Amino acid sequence: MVKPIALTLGEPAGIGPDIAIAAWLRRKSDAVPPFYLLGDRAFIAARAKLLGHELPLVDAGPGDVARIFSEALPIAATGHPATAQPGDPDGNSAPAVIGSIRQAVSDVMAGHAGAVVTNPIAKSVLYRAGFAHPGHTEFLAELATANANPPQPVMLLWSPDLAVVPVTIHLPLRDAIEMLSSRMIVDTVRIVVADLRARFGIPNPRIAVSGLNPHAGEDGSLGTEDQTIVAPAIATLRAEAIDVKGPLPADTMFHEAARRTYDCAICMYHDQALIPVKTLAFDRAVNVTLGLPFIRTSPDHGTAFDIVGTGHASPSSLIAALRLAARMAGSTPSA
Ligand SMILES: NC(=O)C1=CN([C@@H]2O[C@H](COP(=O)(O)OP(=O)(O)OC[C@H]3O[C@@H](n4cnc5c(N)ncnc54)[C@H](O)[C@@H]3O)[C@@H](O)[C@H]2O)C=CC1
Ligand SMILES: NCC(=O)COP(=O)(O)O
Repeated sequence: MVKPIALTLGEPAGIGPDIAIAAWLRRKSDAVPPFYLLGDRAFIAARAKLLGHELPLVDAGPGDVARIFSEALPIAATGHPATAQPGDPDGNSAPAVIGSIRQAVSDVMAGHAGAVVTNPIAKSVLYRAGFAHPGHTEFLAELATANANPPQPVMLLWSPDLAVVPVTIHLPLRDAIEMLSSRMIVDTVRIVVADLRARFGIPNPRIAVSGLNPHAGEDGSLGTEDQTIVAPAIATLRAEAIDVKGPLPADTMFHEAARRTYDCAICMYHDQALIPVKTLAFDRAVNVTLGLPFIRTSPDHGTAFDIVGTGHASPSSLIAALRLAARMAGSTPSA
């Protein structure tokens, strides 16, 4: 029997509950794989009502989902009530947000769920409540290990049009440039190549690596990092027979013809990677964490506080995330 997907609550004041409800309502038309939502049933019922739906919500564990999903939205209680109002985040709901993520990871690590899909969190709200991790990506890596050496998580934004990976993730731009190293680039590309082979069925992934500076440094006259950090990493990866090219000027590597020449673009910092993919495929792109011992995907967007409870939140990216997670769960995990 196919294992269900554990879907986290996300920020309760955000659109996570709206799109989870919408995804369940589209379960037949969009072939949404069975999932259960880890959250507070009364809270979800109230959001559904605000959106104009009287939903059948059933308390359920992962083992009940296959039986229930076609008729009701399965809810797994986490024991933490959510109190935030639509569009108005409140730090008191932080335990509900974090407890949902913890329980989803526990379920997938125990083999009860096939994958974790996360709804968006508002990072600054959690930081103010004492959350010490930059985002899901880094938190999930910590939860994935019982010891002090978490795996290196890699953020992949996957879409039919473009796949991108930022080498540095949730860092102020100044710190990202400071921290960038050949070692980080090499480690990131190795994880990307292993997971593209094992989980995406691409036997020989073609990798394009961006430069850091304008024009990839213009032979050192617009910054030296492309020559001293990026190029040596590419040489190391080529010596491992990885199909990799670069450093490429980031402003010209995303046009249509260029995109056809690679399977994944490796970028040096968050916005260099996420701007092109969100521009091309905002409603289709999926955030995937590579390098973990379990599958985690997420919609590409955030909490969208401006449209919570209005019915305007599109569940497309969440549905793409659920479908991709199910597809990946059916493939052979990397060793
Ligand atoms: N995976 C995660 O947990 C992520 C969380 N965030 C968090 O989201 C919060 C807000 O971030 P923003 O930069 O404002 O980005 P956002 O993605 O929440 O919103 C940007 C714009 O896109 C619209 N939008 C977003 N998702 C939509 C959807 N499904 N349907 C229709 N319109 C949609 C919003 O209404 C808004 O106008 C931040 O606190 C950030 O930390 C952002 C990205 C990912
Ligand atoms: N901009 C992408 C993003 O913030 C997602 O981060 P994460 O919470 O999935 O680590």
